[in-house]
Amino acid sequence: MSKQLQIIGVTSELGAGTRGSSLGLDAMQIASLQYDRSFFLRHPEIRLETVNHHLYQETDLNYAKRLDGIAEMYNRIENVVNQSLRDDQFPLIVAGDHSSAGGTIAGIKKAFPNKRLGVIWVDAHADLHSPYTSPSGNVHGMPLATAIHEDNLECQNNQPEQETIWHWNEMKGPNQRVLPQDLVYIGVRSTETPEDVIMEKYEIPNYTVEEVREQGIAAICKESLDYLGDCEILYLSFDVDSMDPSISEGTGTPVPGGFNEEEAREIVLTLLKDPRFICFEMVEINPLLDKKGNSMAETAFRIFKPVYEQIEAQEQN
Ligand SMILES: NC(=[NH2+])NCCC[C@H](N)C(=O)O
Repeated sequence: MSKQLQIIGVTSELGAGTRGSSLGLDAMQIASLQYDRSFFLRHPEIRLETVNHHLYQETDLNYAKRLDGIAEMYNRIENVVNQSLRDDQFPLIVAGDHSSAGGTIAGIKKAFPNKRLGVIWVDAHADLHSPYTSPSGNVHGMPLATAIHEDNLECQNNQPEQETIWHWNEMKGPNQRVLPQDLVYIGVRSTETPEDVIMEKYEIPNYTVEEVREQGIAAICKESLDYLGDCEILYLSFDVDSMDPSISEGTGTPVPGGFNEEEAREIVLTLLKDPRFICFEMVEINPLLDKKGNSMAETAFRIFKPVYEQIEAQEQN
């Protein structure tokens, strides 16, 4: 069955602790001029309206900053992803900060409430905090906790405000959208104890950069996809900070010891050959933090374009 591909721009950055990731899609579009000038003419994106004006005000929610605005974005993302999937499209999301992915997962489950959803998260971070455990209050560290419906109260460090708890519960929704055993990490190398506790408790696999290099990308991808063998549909979330800061520091929370560009591209392309994938997301490109011109967005485009073209070719077959 062939699907139309739809690029969705979520230029929201409320979940990050530094400013500028809302400019990531624009920076990628500027990068495209060097490599394929008419790419975004041939594949125009739809852009969600954002609420980034929340940044003009101080946030009074300390343990999940600007959660009111982020909850609003979650709803918008959920609705657009749901609609795209119901229209038989393949959504490719380019988002600012990674909190968006919680909304994406909500949208996928809205479209396919009865299908078992597996998630592969290529990232330097586990993004499993809740407002009760977050060390920073930055909501881009929390999207997977909403997806697996996890407050992690046994590791509670914070006393979130009532308003935070209200929005948080709305964002989690009534049910788990992803089972913790249906989650695989690739490249995670910066976590805090509350996240380690959840990863150990549910034995969530994390293929480190070293393991990927030792065992080879094909083997790791196969193992990840086999592990998710009971899942009927899959979602791939790609944070550019899974790559090494030597590529570029144009991302909010760079962590040394990441993948190089070729490895990242091969991982993503190898995984996406599995026809169970119905959605792809790329996040955290921040041109304001880039010390090498527009290098991060250029790298991101050199990954995004082949991803788009591979999915398009697969859908035509
Ligand atoms: N999507 C990201 N870049 N997440 C970074 C999270 C960093 C840290 N674990 C925190 O919660 O603050």
